[in-house]
Amino acid sequence: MKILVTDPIADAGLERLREAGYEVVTAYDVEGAELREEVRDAAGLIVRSGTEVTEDVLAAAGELVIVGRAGIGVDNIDIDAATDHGVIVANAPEGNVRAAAEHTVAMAFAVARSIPQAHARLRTGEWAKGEYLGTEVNDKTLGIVGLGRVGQEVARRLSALGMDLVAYDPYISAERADQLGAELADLEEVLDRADFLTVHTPLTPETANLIGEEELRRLGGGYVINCARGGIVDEDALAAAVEEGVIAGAALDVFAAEPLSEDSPLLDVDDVILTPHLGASTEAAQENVATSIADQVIAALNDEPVLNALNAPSVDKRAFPRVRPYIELAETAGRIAVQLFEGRVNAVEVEYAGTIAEEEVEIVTASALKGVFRPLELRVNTVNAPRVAEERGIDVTESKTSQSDVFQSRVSVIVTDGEDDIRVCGTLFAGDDPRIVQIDGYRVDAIPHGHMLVARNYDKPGVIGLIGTVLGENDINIAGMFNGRETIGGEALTVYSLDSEVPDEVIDRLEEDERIMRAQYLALNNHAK
Ligand SMILES: NC(=O)c1ccc[n+]([C@@H]2O[C@H](COP(=O)([O-])OP(=O)(O)OC[C@H]3O[C@@H](n4cnc5c(N)ncnc54)[C@H](O)[C@@H]3O)[C@@H](O)[C@H]2O)c1
Ligand SMILES: O=C(O)[C@H](O)COP(=O)(O)O
Repeated sequence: MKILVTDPIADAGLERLREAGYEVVTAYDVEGAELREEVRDAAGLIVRSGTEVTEDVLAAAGELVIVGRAGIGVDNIDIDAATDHGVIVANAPEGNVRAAAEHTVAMAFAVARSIPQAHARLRTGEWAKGEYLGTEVNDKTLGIVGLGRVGQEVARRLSALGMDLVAYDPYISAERADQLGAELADLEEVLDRADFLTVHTPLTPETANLIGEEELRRLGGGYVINCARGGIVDEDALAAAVEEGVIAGAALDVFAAEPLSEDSPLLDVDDVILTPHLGASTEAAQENVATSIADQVIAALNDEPVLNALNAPSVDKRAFPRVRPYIELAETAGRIAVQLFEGRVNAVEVEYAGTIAEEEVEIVTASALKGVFRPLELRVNTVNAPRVAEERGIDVTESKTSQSDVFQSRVSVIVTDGEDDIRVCGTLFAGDDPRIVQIDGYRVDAIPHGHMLVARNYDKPGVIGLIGTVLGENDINIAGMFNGRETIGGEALTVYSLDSEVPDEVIDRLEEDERIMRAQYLALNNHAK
């Protein structure tokens, strides 16, 4: 069987594959038609960040079982398309974490002490001693955006060097942050307080341009470091902010388009220092990720569990037909719950009542977690769900009771921060017609896909008419509506199933009415937004 390797990985990984009896074909820098031709008969494809694994590539790969990413970031791999083609995607999320953290620390020092600039001057014969007055990290505040594996390692290192830590990460528990000596805060507060800002999130629709012109102004005077992914920090805005002295300097290892174009404005600004995506480039890291991914490719081809599979649910084939309809329902319930919840999630409970409680529901729980973790790049499945939650300090419980209320079966997803919670319940009408039947204690009846508007309002005459009119004026068709209320005239929760998304201006318009406390648009599945 052929394993195609399209980005350089350490020999130790290639050797492991050969020893296991595979034909290893290295074809670095191939793309387009050439890549599609090479991958046609490959059972495994191993990449780093240099290869775009697109729908086209996956469609051409008739024999492909697994795409292995020798590293962390999978933004160059179309995971949805891989899932559609039944191809496992796995990464090596641990092997280069320390290398990335060390590079981040190096970049912090380099930019704060102008090391590359001073070195360059010295090489041209200039002794520019009087021109560089640096900044110490000691006693400064480090703002960390994304307190995952790399963020946590950076936190440990820079805390040991005398920095105070403040972090923004909606998916990490306060306890875990406490253990690191980091205070959790919202992004605005992190920007207000940080002297150095370092980002360690994946690149997702939510994090793209997370740090733009406004955020840089808010940071004011500090340094920005990005050793995570290009595109999280707006490059044009960053170059302008450093040029204009809005911030003191920036250090980047990753870029929106790689290799970095010679025309990039970043190259023209003195206090911006750049490295060509070297965060993972240490001998130890490369050996770690190469052997880890080789082991996983071998496991997949032997039909064994793949440790860091990002899209591979494992199921009992015989029970699967009975469980299957609950999978998407639970994901949607999780997705609704997390979008409506305003706190920081530190526990998720998935509760099964009635006949579904008799089934093996691991995949349904994993699916609920997938919904809750939806904003993360990482796909959660039965293989990785407990670990993802554990790493974030989030407790996951699964409870079962044979008793169900009016429904034969009910699946509830509850997200909580220990004080407040949101519970979203779903059921199947007539055995296979999924519905959301309860949100935050209110009885509702909503289709669990497409577009949803949830309004919290007072049960006063005219409110429903107003919402209908505003949606109508904006050409948003209502497919269904349910008004759940506590008491006549009291608080109510109104749920609209819609045919299209609701722009922010429409939400603002609804919230202008004093009878509407909150209106939220929720995109419920991939096809919805
Ligand atoms: N420069 C390099 O060579 C290099 C090396 C290793 C990793 N990386 C990159 O570093 C990044 C972090 O890697 P990791 O292993 O720590 O990933 P991780 O998944 O362990 O951590 C990412 C963290 O970001 C948080 N997050 C997600 N969306 C967020 C949002 N909108 N706002 C705030 N926080 C959010 C998550 O909750 C998580 O805690 C990735 O982009 C990875 O590709 C780069
Ligand atoms: O996400 C990663 O693992 C790093 O960005 C390293 O990418 P690379 O393997 O292309 O160097």
